[in-house]
Amino acid sequence: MASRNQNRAPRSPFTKKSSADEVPVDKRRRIETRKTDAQGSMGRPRPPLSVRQEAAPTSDIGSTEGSECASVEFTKEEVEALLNEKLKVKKFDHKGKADQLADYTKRLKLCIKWFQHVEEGHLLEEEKLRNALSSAEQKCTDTEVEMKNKVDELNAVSSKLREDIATLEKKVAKEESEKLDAITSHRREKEARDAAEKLQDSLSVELEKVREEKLVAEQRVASSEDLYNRAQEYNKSLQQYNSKLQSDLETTTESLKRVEDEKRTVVETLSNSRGHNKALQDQLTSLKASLDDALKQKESLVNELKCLRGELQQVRDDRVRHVREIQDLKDEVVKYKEYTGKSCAELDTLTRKSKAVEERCSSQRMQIDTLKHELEAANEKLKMADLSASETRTEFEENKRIVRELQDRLAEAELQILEGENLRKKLHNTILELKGNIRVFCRVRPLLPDDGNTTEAPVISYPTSTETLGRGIDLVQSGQKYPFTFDKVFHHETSQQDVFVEISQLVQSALDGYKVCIFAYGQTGSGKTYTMMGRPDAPEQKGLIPRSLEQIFQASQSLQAQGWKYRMQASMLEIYNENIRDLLCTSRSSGADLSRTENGVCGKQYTIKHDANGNTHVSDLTIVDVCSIKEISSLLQQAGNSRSVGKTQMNEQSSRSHFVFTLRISGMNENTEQQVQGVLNLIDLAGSERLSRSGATGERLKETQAINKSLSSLSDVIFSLAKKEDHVPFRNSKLTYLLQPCLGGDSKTLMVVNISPDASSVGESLCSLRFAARVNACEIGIPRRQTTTTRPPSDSRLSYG
Ligand SMILES: Nc1ncnc2c1ncn2[C@@H]1O[C@H](COP(=O)(O)OP(=O)(O)OP(=O)(O)O)[C@@H](O)[C@H]1O
Repeated sequence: MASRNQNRAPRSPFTKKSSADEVPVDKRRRIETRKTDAQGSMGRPRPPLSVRQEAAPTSDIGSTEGSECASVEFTKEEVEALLNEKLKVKKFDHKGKADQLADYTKRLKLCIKWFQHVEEGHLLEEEKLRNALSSAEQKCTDTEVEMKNKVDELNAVSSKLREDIATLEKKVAKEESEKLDAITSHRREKEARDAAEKLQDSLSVELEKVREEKLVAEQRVASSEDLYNRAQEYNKSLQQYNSKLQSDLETTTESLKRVEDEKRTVVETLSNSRGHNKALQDQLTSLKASLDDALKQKESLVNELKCLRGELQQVRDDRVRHVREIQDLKDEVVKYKEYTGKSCAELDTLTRKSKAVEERCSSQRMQIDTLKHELEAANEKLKMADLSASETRTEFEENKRIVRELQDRLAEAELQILEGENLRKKLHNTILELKGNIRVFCRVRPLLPDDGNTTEAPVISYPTSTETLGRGIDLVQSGQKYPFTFDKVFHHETSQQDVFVEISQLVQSALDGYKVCIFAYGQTGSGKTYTMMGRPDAPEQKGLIPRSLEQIFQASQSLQAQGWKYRMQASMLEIYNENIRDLLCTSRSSGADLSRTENGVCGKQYTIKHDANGNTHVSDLTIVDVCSIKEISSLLQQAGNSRSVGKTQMNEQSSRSHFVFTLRISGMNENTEQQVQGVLNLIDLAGSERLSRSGATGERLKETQAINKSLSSLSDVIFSLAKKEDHVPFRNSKLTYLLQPCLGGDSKTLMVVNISPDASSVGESLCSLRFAARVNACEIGIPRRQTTTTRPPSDSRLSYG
């Protein structure tokens, strides 16, 4: 900007208000004079003065010089009149001449002081503007950083909360499933318990029955045992009776034997007595009586014996009967025993069964107890789960509320971010507009081994004054120094990254929805292709095109968080001798396709059209949707191959043609439905060459003429746009017509003028710098609010060297 201010006409403080009132403020004018040769000592374009003097009497000027310089003003005409003033004195009137000269000198001094004063004001104002600009930039960066931090913070909080919600939801789901499991197990347990209770009841009934049966069986066993005991006792008593009877029988038999012995003795005695009968008659009678008695006794004894025998027989019968009875009883006992054994076995089984049943019952009781415990525990758990579920539910509700609140805050923050983003866009755009919608950078490449004699004095130097530091470049041709000032000057050691840093803001503008054109201009071999494409094999030597595209993709990805979705479409073409060539056309396969025709190559028309929305359409041009830098790299490779095919087959066409890379960016914000349509044009212009130097004839001459025509057409277009002329000569060249919607208005244009530092190219370098200075003098589309009092007055006219 300062470069432009430097070239602007100083403006009288008195004319500020009136000019600001009268003139439409957006109509910026620039004055540039290139009276380089004519105004000798300055050796650089000198701006014409546009001054108006307030009615201060000439005679008073000398006396009130110091104080008046601030109030006295000069118009351009007055200054010119002052400069052109001739002394009107008689030939030998030296005094008069001296007076007039003194007066003239005073007025000149006054004019110079006024000029210096105005310039100081301008410098102060420039300083202020710079400060304001840097503070605005600082503010903008701070806001950006703050917004970024806020976004990061909120993103972190929201992701954490999302995670919390997810874990809580999982917890709730888990607890609910646990609760359901507990309910089902509880139900199952209840059913099992009911079944067990039923089984227990039936078993109790059965047990009761079995007990009764057992009792009956026990009673029967007892009675059987009693019977058996009694039978045994009876048997014993029978046996005792039997043995008694036997002993009786034995004693009876013994007594019978004794009786028989006695009888024998008696018989013997009788026989003895018979003899003795007589004598014994008496004795006999007595004996007879005793015999009778004995007989009677014998008879009673026989009777007794008979009775005893009958009794014995009876006893014997009784015994047999008893034996039989015993046998029966024994059988019965055996039977009973069998029966009792059976009953015992049955009883045992029943007891075992009952024991087993009892065991089962007890185990089931235990099971029931455990189940009861479990049920209680499950109930407890259920209660706890219910409690924790309700707690979780409340927690969940609370979290939901917090999430809602956070979402609201997030939405608010997003809105703020969006507003911040819009503000950033506005500020960014304002900064760029303040810097100028058309800017020119100059880049000097290092000396190359092919550049020839390097011992000569350098033709390029960089002024070190604070005003032009980093922005000025001096070129020496035939001892004559030509100073130029641009928005930025990159010396031969500047890296690709340093250059990119300066243009990256423009790339951001393309994403923000502006149309951006970045040109590399310069003579053949001055480093245009190096600047735009760089060396693909060395990452640090990547040019502006790959770096810009990387930035676009990175920025578009980071803007996704704010709801932005981008669609990128790339096309690459070449304009050679006013013919368009599609570099992404895959159908071009043979050399015949490359032949230059009136209407282009590949037999296609490539007609350029512009629609009402300010979009350019080139019929039949290949447009590729791109999503990543990788895709772009392969397209660039493809285009590079197409260009090198053209180069070998068409007389180094690639350095004699304009290379235009176009990236159309369509952005849409899902949250706000905001839409942006940006275009980024990255152009490697054909190498400029002076006709006189080219020494070309025929095809080469035609090429050079076509290049010069399109390049001068480009600067003409920029000038016409700057002057807001009705007729802008877009159609004068295919390049300008192609870029029509991207030039002027809100669009941003940056020209990098590449300079070769070798002495043999100094003429071309001077041409390039003059061309660039011509473009640099233009400024398009600054909005009204940005006008400052340092703008040229409405009636100033642009003039170009
Ligand atoms: N800044 C630089 N640093 C190092 N080497 C450079 C630089 N600029 C240019 N060169 C080298 O200078 C040579 C010419 O550069 P380049 O091909 O980019 O010129 P050009 O202007 O594109 O030429 P043409 O118009 O013929 O296409 C190349 O070898 C390139 O590598």
